[in-house]
Amino acid sequence: MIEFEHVTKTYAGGAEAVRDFSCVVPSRRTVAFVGSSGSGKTTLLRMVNRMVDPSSGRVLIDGEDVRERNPVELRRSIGYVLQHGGLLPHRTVTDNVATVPVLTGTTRRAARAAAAGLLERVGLDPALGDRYPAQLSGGQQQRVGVARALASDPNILLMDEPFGAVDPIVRRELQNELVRLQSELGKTIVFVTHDIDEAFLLGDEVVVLATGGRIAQCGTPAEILSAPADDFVRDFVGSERPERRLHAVDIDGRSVAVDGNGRPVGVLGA
Ligand SMILES: Nc1ncnc2c1ncn2[C@@H]1O[C@H](COP(=O)(O)OP(=O)(O)OP(=O)(O)O)[C@@H](O)[C@H]1O
Repeated sequence: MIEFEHVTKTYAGGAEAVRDFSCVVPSRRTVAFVGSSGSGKTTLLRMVNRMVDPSSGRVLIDGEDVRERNPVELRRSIGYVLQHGGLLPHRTVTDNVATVPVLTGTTRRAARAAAAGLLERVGLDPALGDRYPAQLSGGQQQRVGVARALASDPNILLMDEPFGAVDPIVRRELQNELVRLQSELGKTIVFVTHDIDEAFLLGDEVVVLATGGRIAQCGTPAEILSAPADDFVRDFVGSERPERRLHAVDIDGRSVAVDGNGRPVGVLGA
């Protein structure tokens, strides 16, 4: 479980990126932070692995203040996936995936063997392991980024616009893969995006952020869609768009919220 407790971040120069933000990310759940550019999403994400320390407030992982943790060890224990993969260009795919396990004491041979399994797990042919990142498509590079983040078997995955730089079709594939992976792995995921559809698809809970890291609304996709907190959220989620028209259908005795395209967005009740 990750807890943000009244965190504020003012950068040098006076820019207040986040103000008094509190939120709980339950274990084994995906929470999506969604908001427009500059709403503080990346700042919040980086507080978890101490790439940014809050100016005030605390971030706790399983009850422990991250500031008590050595930043390097903390970062190695948390998976981190970035928009552009962040792969090391002069290392093969296998070596990219094996880097952190080797740094934390796994033998090179064991780490490379595990890397092959991880590539398969994210839907890649392990034969791609001998290539360099530039020899892969954007979507394949992002999959390698996910495999690398999973390599140390972290409980927590931080994902910062991981699918932001790929075309819409590949993006959809990667989103579906992540849903599948998460159902198998049950990680605690913080997922940052500016795409509300992606947030609704992937998030068990969604935090809609306004400027300055202010929470405009936090809830399940169904809660936000069916009862947007204010005009800002209504505009942001596009509640007025016809394809968003929510209705409830009965599936096996459960009331499920379905959008205008017939896509389930959440369970409303038994
Ligand atoms: N290192 C920094 N120094 C000064 N200001 C910063 C720094 N990093 C971020 N900011 C400012 O803090 C605010 C929030 O930035 P942040 O990157 O967290 O937002 P974001 O929601 O992730 O945006 P985007 O979607 O564009 O990545 C912005 O106004 C940004 O200019």
